[in-house]
Amino acid sequence: MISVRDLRKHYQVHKRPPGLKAALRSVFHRTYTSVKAVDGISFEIKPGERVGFLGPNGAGKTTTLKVLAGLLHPSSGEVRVDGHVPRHREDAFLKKIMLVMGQKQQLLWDLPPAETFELNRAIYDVPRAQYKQTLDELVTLLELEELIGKPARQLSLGERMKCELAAALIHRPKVLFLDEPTIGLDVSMQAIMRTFIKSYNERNGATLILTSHYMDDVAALCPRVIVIDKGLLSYDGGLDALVQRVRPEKRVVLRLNQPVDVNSLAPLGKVVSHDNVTAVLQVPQDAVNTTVSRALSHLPVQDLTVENAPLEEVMSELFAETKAHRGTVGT
Ligand SMILES: Nc1ncnc2c1ncn2[C@@H]1O[C@H](COP(=O)(O)OP(=O)(O)OP(=O)(O)O)[C@@H](O)[C@H]1O
Repeated sequence: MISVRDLRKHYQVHKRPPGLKAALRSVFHRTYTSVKAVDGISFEIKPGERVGFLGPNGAGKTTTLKVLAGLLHPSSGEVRVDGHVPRHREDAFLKKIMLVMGQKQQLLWDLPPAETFELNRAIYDVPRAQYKQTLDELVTLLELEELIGKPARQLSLGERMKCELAAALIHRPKVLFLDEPTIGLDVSMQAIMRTFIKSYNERNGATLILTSHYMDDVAALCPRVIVIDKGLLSYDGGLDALVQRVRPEKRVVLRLNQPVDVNSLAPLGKVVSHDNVTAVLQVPQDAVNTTVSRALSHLPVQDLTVENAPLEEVMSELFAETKAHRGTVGT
């Protein structure tokens, strides 16, 4: 469905020296530097896959999504989306894809979302009957009934994002590029968006690439992740396998009936955090059983769970690792 081979996107940036004299001189003698936003990445995505595209700020994620959506021309490399070369922006391609950017809006500010939906119907040439069916479905699933008649500018951020997503899906794209779709939303609205995105993927077999700095989005939506850093691919594979590789230790979370001294926790594992009611221990995988049975027999444990390290920690460790030695962590 999506094939990317040795993609590079280098931006030419005008270098403006400091100082008035130098700035004036630069009007006539411009010097440029090259920003290697994407510097040779390759991957394949199958139809219906949900893939998280991760990396620290400035890694090249948005640039890649824009290339895939045909908004930017690659400097070199080959890109195909369902057989199309995105930069040609053929009608058939545009009808299949959608790029949703959490920080940009496509709803017309002074008009109710219902009118943007109608406009998109006309732009994408969606047959009336299909439009009505899609719209009814979106209105029900995203609970838009009360919202679509109000001017977009009167909607809250979360309400607007729901309508943005609906507007993006009027033509039922087969490929969705979601760039930070839950940015700035409260936790319950983030969960609503995630559930909806997943059900859209499952109902329509749509292929989905998502960037997000919220690891809950990634954990809920993306069995596979592609990690890039400074324009280079540093991991492509299962999310679980990534966690296993970067942080093979487990967390044993103890809820306590009464406070315990840190000295009685230390022999059971590395104490990550500890207060009057909770203690979190980090232990190697093969020591989990021993730690659990010792905790249950020696401590006033009310409840106990075994978890992976939080994804945020796994990611920051991976980014730090990549920075330290630009090696490969997997693929
Ligand atoms: N139009 C542009 N001109 C020059 N440089 C750019 C342009 N757009 C992006 N860049 C640079 O390219 C690099 C990659 O940017 P990009 O927006 O793709 O990163 P990102 O991974 O999406 O980051 P974030 O998580 O912060 O959104 C950055 O160094 C950025 O400053």
